[in-house]
Amino acid sequence: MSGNGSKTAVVTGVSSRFGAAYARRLAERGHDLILVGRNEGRIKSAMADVIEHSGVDVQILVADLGNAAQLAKVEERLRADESVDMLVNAAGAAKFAPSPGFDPKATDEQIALNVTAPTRLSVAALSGMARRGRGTIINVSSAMAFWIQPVSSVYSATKSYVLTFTQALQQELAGSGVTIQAVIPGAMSTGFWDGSGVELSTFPDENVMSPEDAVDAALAGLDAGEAVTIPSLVNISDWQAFERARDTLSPILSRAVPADRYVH
Ligand SMILES: NC(=O)C1=CN([C@@H]2O[C@H](COP(=O)(O)OP(=O)(O)OC[C@H]3O[C@@H](n4cnc5c(N)ncnc54)[C@H](OP(=O)(O)O)[C@@H]3O)[C@@H](O)[C@H]2O)C=CC1
Ligand SMILES: CC(=O)[C@H](N)C(=O)O
Repeated sequence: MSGNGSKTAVVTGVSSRFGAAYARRLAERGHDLILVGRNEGRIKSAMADVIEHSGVDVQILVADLGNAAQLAKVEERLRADESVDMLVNAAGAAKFAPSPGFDPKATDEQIALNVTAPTRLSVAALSGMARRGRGTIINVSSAMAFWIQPVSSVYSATKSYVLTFTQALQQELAGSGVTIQAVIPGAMSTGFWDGSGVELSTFPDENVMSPEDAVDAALAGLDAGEAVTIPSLVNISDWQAFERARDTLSPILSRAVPADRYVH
């Protein structure tokens, strides 16, 4: 915890191939690791190669990010540990269902994990990073922030939140030395789909990326200085057109009088 030149990445969701691929790549880049998850055994199993052979320092912080007290424990570590120079908010989950079938507890859990946790962890990490004038936060959104489906209301909304929150932080921290990236993966072959209410097999193979490829693309985007990286998107001009459309719309959404079509 000395901050004496060491660099440490805190990564959530590492018991999945996606979060594990992030942690593995960051270890290869020389980061010590703090791996966050609910189950130490699952983390050790997913990260055995890194723990045993990478040579970097690996610590495991057991926490259910949907539990307020346990989330606070991770926040406290992020605030206290001066060596933390990267946070990857990869943990996330979906329950796909039409809204009348929502289980209130499962809905709350999804919002807590996908929205509250990355928000609180980002803010906790940012205070020290901004003071030190360096650091990186990676927040994982989803193609389903855009590909809104009848069964995806809560999940799509949580992932829209992640993107909007991240883009607002990018504005706030511009020029601070802190890098903040949003990553927007499409469908990936992970355990995400098990019990989600949608089968991965419903997607054609050509629409499903390996989590390792998605992470490598996301890190290439980070290295290239992208604020938003969409591993599957062939033409970056399509994203730029979307952003331009929003920039056009934003300044015309607030006026003293209603638009003519609403005035009779
Ligand atoms: N897979 C896909 O097709 C896509 C996924 N995404 C997003 O990518 C990210 C990674 O998803 P993916 O790895 O595929 O999903 P998985 O379901 O495979 O893994 C989810 C990870 O989150 C962890 N997790 C779940 N609940 C909690 C909790 N309450 N507290 C702490 N950790 C928890 C799990 O750990 P454990 O259960 O061991 O505690 C696991 O490591 C998510 O944010 C997801 O929304 C975006 C686009 C597509
Ligand atoms: C189809 C997808 O992109 C995936 N469900 C996700 O966004 O989480």
